[in-house]
Amino acid sequence: MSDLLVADFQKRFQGVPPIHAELSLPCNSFGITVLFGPSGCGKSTVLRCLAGLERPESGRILFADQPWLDTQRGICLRPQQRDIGFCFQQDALFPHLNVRKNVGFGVTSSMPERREVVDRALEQFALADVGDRLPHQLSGGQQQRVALARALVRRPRLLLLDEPLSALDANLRDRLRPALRRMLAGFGIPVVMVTHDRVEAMSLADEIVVMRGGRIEQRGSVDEVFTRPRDRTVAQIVGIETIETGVIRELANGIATVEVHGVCLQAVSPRESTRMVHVCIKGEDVTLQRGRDGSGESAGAVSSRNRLSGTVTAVTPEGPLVRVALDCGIRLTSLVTRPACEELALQVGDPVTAWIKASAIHLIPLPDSSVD
Ligand SMILES: Nc1ncnc2c1ncn2[C@@H]1O[C@H](COP(=O)(O)OP(=O)(O)OP(=O)(O)O)[C@@H](O)[C@H]1O
Repeated sequence: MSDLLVADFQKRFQGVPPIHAELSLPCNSFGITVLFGPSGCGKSTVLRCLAGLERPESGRILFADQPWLDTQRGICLRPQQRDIGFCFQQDALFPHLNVRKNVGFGVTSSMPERREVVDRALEQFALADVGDRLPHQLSGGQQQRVALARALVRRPRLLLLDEPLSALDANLRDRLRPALRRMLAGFGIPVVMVTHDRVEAMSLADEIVVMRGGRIEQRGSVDEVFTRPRDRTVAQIVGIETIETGVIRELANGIATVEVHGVCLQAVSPRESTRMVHVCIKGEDVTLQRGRDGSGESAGAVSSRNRLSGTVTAVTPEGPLVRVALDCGIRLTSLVTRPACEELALQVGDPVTAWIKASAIHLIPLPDSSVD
């Protein structure tokens, strides 16, 4: 018997490109697959088709060999026949039912151990102390946990989550994220989750599926997708801060010297033989030092191949990080922690040295017809 969920289907809506999903993931163990991409790319539609809330025009969904959808054979199981738990943005809690009753709502009365099951779920989601409260007496994080507990209490075989943390404020989201992964892991079932939040995708996913315009552009581990995007489109979708076009001037000992706007960078050579490349540099890989001489003793400085002198052009706080824009002959962005930024006392116009390891610069080959 297969232990995979295999989906390959197309869903059409008038006026938008067809939404085509091609997925395969283990169905008997815990793992979070994140559908990631810009608004309107089709993430929620894929989730709703998996849930059985939308009916694709063509294709198949097999869960451990059981057909949930097979348009050629006229099969399309109803949501309740698929044995899934879902938690969608619009699913509100029942306002007149307390936490215990909300959680227990999904448990059929034929389940003899009903009370026990609900008690265990309240325990697992740290809700035991608020079991008698009504939803409006709960914090946002508690409400979110009740919704999750309700989705999981019937022991579904698959959990579908649509933007599970989006209704929460940034602080609470930061605190709940690691807990969410821990709690979900305890259930040992696969999770397919939609988000357009990069931090959420990076911190929760085992596998990322990047979508755009109804199509899957790339899928892989967090590291593969966020560090080595397949092409410029994926690099843009995953929010890589610096994407420039460059020309490889030299290849030696596995290191490529790439020229970008007259500035030479050293990067690990691409596998393909090419001259033109997109040069991708993530903000967290750009280390900063005050002043232009770069003579400090920081660890980044010792092992980094690229040392660029420049000037700070903008300093923008972003939650626990600060986004520092630089002009180093090429435009760069560095993401530094708030304490690090305070220590460096960076202000617009300040001279800085930026350090980047060769291994942190990802080169995406371009067709050589674009050589000048
Ligand atoms: N019931 C529907 N009828 C017509 N068009 C729809 C319907 N549902 C979705 N669409 C369209 O299909 C496209 C994909 O929508 P979907 O909600 O799947 O995107 P999404 O990636 O989840 O977006 P968001 O992140 O904004 O929620 C959009 O262009 C949307 O307008």
